[in-house]
Amino acid sequence: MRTVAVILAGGTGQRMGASRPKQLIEVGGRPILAYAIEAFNGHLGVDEVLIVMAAGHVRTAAEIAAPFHKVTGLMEGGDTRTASTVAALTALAGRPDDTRVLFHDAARPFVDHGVIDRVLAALATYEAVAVGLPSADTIVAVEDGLVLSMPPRESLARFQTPQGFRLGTIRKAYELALADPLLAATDDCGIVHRYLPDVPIRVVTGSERNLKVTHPLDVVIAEQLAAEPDGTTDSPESR
Ligand SMILES: Nc1ccn([C@@H]2O[C@H](COP(=O)(O)OP(=O)(O)OP(=O)(O)O)[C@@H](O)[C@H]2O)c(=O)n1
Ligand SMILES: C[C@](O)(CO)[C@H](O)COP(=O)(O)O
Repeated sequence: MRTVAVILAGGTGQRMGASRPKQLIEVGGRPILAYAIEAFNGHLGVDEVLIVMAAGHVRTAAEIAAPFHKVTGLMEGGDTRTASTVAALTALAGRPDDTRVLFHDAARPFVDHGVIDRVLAALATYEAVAVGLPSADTIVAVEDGLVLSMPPRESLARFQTPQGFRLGTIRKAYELALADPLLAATDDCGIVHRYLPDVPIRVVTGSERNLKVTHPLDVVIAEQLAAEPDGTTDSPESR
């Protein structure tokens, strides 16, 4: 059974407001995209890495990916994260249903091998796996500037990536999703949850370092994190 990591780098970073997509911004002297590729390329449980890149930047991504031997595909993404996932699924057409596929945000450069290990371990039992952390803030649902509901904080998690799936499951979920004119999702687990509600989604523990670089302040934090040794890439499974 092969494991394919898909690095989703098809976004343009509107909230960052930089002159180029945020995954091309350098922290610690290297583009953010290089960190995510390196994390999966260096994990013994990952066989292949595919990169989905923003239109107009595919050649730059190819240069960044060149040193990484597990990269077997590089394709242009779509207008939404969902469309970029679909581009990767199209590239994986014909692969066996039991292939394990991990979708990771290129904008999360500091994913570590411990997180990847936990996702892969859970995929031995579950067909869909998410990465989550508890929220330090109280999270509320708001409508028209008024609090609509306040779910107990203990029941909430902040999702990160990678999100892992059996290929047959995520393919089926997307088939159903693409037939829905109201399709709207912010991640791949959301697609499984909505279109295959009987499939349990296992949540494993993420990492505070695995932040998503989204706003300019996050680049400052990422510079700091890039300067610190993470000490987490030597889990038994990755040696
Ligand atoms: N059309 C898209 C949009 C997003 N992504 C990827 O999905 C991840 C999470 O998305 P986000 O943080 O929202 O990135 P952007 O879409 O680039 O940012 P923004 O929403 O601020 O424009 C990123 O690695 C991004 O490159 C993608 O592959 N294709
Ligand atoms: C997938 C994700 O990173 C989980 O937190 C998040 O949903 C991506 O959302 P975005 O709006 O594309 O940043």
